[in-house]
Amino acid sequence: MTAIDVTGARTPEAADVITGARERIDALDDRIIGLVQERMAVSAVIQEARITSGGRRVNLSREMDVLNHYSGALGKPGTALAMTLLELCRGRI
Ligand SMILES: C=C(O[C@@H]1C=C(C(=O)O)C=C[C@H]1O)C(=O)O
Repeated sequence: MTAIDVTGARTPEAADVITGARERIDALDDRIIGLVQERMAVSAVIQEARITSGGRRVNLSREMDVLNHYSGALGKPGTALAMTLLELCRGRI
């Protein structure tokens, strides 16, 4: 397959732009995945400390703050993103 086929562009110039930008997106996705994994580790520390102290894994009022933070910055899809992050960090409830 040529670069034009792979990118869906109709000209070599557009294919070059798309190929370069996709490399940046792949690098950004690697960083985002790393940040999500870091968030999961920090969240686990908090949950462990709370459970060890006799508390519950989940704290719904804090989760509302997290949801509002994401929806405030990213709109309605931000809520879905935050819910996915919360599920990754504390499992399903
Ligand atoms: C990390 C915490 O514990 C849980 C996980 C949360 C998170 O990953 O953001 C938020 C609330 C809790 O359900 C916390 O209370 O801050």
